[in-house]
Amino acid sequence: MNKKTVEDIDVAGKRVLVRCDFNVPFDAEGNITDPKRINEAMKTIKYLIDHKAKVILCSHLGRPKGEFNMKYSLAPVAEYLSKALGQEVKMAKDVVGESAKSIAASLQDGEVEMIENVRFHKEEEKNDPAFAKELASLAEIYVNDAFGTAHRAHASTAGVADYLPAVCGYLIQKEITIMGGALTEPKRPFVAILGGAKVSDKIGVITNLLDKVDTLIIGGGMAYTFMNALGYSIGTSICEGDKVELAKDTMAKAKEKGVKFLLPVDNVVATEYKADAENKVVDSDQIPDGWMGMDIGPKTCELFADAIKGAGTVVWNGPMGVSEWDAFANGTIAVAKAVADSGAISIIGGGDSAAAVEKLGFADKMTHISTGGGASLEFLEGKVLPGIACLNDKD
Ligand SMILES: Nc1ncnc2c1ncn2[C@@H]1O[C@H](COP(=O)(O)OP(=O)(O)O)[C@@H](O)[C@H]1O
Ligand SMILES: O=C(OP(=O)(O)O)[C@H](O)COP(=O)(O)O
Repeated sequence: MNKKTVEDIDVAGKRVLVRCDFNVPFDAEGNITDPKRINEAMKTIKYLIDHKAKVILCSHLGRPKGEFNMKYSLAPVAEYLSKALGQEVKMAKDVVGESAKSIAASLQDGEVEMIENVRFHKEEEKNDPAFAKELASLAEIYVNDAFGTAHRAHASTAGVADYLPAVCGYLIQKEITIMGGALTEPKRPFVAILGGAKVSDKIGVITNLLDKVDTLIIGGGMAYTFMNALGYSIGTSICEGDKVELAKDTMAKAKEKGVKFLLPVDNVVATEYKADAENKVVDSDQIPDGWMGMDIGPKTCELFADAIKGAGTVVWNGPMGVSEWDAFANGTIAVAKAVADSGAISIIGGGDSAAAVEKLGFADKMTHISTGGGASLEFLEGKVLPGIACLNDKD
């Protein structure tokens, strides 16, 4: 990666504004249920503390629609960080107001402030230059480490870089190096596994990866649009009618490029979209009317596992079925197991597939689980991420 990092700039004694993605999930009692994104930001924060920077952390949390709403306050994240760092993280009451400014001005070397949720101002998502300038005025250096939000061109993720020296943190560096490496110099065979609900969400990734992979595996709800394109009856399975032609074109392109293209050969079908719906296994050309595909079947699990077995690199995004429900999670479990056992460089996109891998206990066996759902998808589509493009290039 040719972007400057925290190690390329002298931070000692300087006020450093660090954009993190602290958009973490909470339970009903307000407890953080998955602190992965906070933990992944620690390396950069600790580096800055150790190198005597005055650290000003900022992030969004949820979608508060440009208004102060304490339901989306970052105070619980500051509390979590204070414990994790073993030092106080001084929580400001506002974003660019008196509280944020006076704490920033009083910071000693190695101290840490957290300003409030940047999305409490509607100017944030509009990437308003005046707001970006005001944010920038809190600090002398800008560090972006918010990979999960790097696909957003907002004031705190991109605009602020117009006013300060701008470098990336360790998390962005890690995400880009690992995912970028897989795309540009994959250890072969390179196998991509795509699942999840919709073709329309993943078609950009499919198209970009068709030029790079040796094998493309399609499972999950979106497989039924492809099966429909092959002329199979798919019962009441989810299908995007306006993407059937695109699915045909994609399969033709795969053939042209010599990419092995695998679809489910059997499926767990159910009578309705319910956790405890009556279900059975049928071949892909035998889906009865009134039944919907909810998971890949056992023959498909074997077929996919076989293709994954000898892989050098695996990129996986999207579950193989409705994996939130136990009765339809077997395909996702089988694929997670196959990826874990493959010994391949394994990269899991964020979102539901990352959640499934963590829940199933395979996280330790994967090379990399991205902290960004939307951001990792856009990166795999080959798109330029504004939160990275805005950073200073290495000399
Ligand atoms: N056969 C299916 N029918 C309906 N929904 C499905 C099916 N397979 C997977 N899904 C749904 O797809 C969703 C995940 O898709 P997506 O958001 O694209 O994944 P990711 O977040 O990993 O990118 C889950 O809610 C899952 O229940
Ligand atoms: O959680 C996030 O995205 P993700 O669910 O796609 O990983 C990021 O924090 C971005 O949030 P946003 O989609 O409200 O801009």
